Amino acid sequence: MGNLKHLNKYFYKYKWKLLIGLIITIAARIFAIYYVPLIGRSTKIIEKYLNGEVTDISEVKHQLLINILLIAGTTLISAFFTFLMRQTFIVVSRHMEYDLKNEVYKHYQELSLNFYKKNRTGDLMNRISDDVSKVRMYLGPAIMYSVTTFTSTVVVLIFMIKSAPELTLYTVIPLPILSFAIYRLSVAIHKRSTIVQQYLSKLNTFTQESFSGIAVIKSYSIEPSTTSNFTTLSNASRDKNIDLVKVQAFFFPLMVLLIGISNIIVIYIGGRQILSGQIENIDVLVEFILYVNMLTWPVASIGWVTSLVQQADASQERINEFLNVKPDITNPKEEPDEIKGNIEFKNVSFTYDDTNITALKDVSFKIDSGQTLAIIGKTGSGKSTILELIGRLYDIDEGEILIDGRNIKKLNLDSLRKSIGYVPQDAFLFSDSIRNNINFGKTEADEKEIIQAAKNASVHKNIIGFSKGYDTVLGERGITLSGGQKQRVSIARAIIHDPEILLFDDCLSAVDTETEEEILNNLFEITKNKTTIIVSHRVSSAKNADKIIILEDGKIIQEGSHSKLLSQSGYYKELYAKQLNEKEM
Ligand SMILES: Nc1ncnc2c1ncn2[C@@H]1O[C@H](COP(=O)(O)OP(=O)(O)OP(=O)(O)O)[C@@H](O)[C@H]1O
Repeated sequence: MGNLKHLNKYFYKYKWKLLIGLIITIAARIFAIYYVPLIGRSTKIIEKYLNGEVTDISEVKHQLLINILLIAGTTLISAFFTFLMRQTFIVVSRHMEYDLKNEVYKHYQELSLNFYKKNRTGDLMNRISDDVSKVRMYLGPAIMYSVTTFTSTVVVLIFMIKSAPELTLYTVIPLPILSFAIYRLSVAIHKRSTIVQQYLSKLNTFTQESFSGIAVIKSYSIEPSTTSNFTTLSNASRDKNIDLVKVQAFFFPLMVLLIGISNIIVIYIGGRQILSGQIENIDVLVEFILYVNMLTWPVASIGWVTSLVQQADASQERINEFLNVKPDITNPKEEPDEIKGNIEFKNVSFTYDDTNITALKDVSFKIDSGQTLAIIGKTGSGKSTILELIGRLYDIDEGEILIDGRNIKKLNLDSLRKSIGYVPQDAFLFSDSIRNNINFGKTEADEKEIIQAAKNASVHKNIIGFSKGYDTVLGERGITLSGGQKQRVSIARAIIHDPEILLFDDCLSAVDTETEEEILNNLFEITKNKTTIIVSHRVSSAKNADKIIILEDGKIIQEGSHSKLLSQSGYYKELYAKQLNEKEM
């Protein structure tokens, strides 16, 4: 149960509301029980009339009417308090669920990329949705039913003992058995419903993937085999659902059986006690049958609540596991730093944790603010890694990365990242309007700035070609941009906030050479007093850079200006010749 301790802070936060809930629950339970002695009293009046102890029928009617009114009144008050009870406990649990979700989400955001590499997105999503929902069952229903059970049991037992102590003892004997049986049943139901959930998410993933990849499925004409895979999965899911229903079907019969046993005990033992004169009147039996029925649900809920708490504990353990992960990359200081953009790598080596691949080996270079560096090299040679290290998406193992002469680990992380405009290799756009995708980099940007950024990225003409222009929605519900358009929207997003450092990771690969030329010309103006690094496979993107470095297998094998590199034999010269040939063909 230790894992749930994490939630105590939320109980503390909502302590006054919970206290009010507690008082309301006690009131609701006390009013709920009052109808039992009133029914007992009514039975007694009728019994007396039948015995001839009371002969005036109008007096009997009058007494019965008063009892009926009292029963209606107390039941209404109890119903009102029960309504308030749910309003307090369940509403508070929803607030706590919201707080916990925000806490988990905020923590996820602080964690570094390494964490996301090690854990699957589906798992992250499950913990923030399914697991938090299970924890809410502890925060809300479990707490509410515990309080109800406790107050109901205490109140009912007081009334029972007051009226017939020995009979009380016999009557409550089956109740712990009921509680235990419901607990075992709830555990079995939970196990099976977890399996049902797993199958459901398998089915969801399968259908989602097949609809997303419908073009591939159709072009390979594999609809029959996908349908048969779906049927197999769907049959398995149906069988698991039937397994669950079988166990669930025991729930109410079990409750009815145990209530029945308690009622039989009341009638048998109570009846004998009446005959032996131990109990004076029949109204006690009537009251006891009602008490037993009132106790059944609270007692059954002990078992149910125990299983809820166990599930919540297991879920909270999974949530805590991630909440306890410390971000590898943290902000070293609060005060912001001014960043000019001089970048220096000093003997930098870097190995990715998860793959153990040493992506950079003893890399050193320097680039001053306002200059452009181009990085060229074969695929997998470490080009993207250099850009990721500048943004501190990973921290290095050996060497030093300096910005304006200061180690980047000592710079304010927020200032560092805000000073960078990064265009990743796979342009990622959100399912939102084009406008919001561009001003993502500067939320307060006005229309003019957005259009200017789009013009500089040579995508403005494409955007105004769409019927909704900048309001065109992208993604699943909207339009799909071509690879080149995506890259250019992503460039507009990076340049709009006018950063000191611009990092372009092979982001012109999907545009034709003419558009590449146009963008490079525009960028030439924008990047005049900025530090720019362009990663590319094309000499055309690199030739105007102040400096070019050639990477191979994580090492710099050549460096210099375009003309210098062309004057020596090596990778760059060969690449140039090859690409020149391709252009001429
Ligand atoms: N996030 C990662 N986790 C583990 N290994 C990685 C990761 N990113 C890259 N690598 C590995 O590091 C090496 C360098 O990759 P990097 O992406 O820097 O190369 P690149 O030169 O940019 O390649 P490309 O031109 O194909 O984009 C590769 O062997 C790659 O498999």
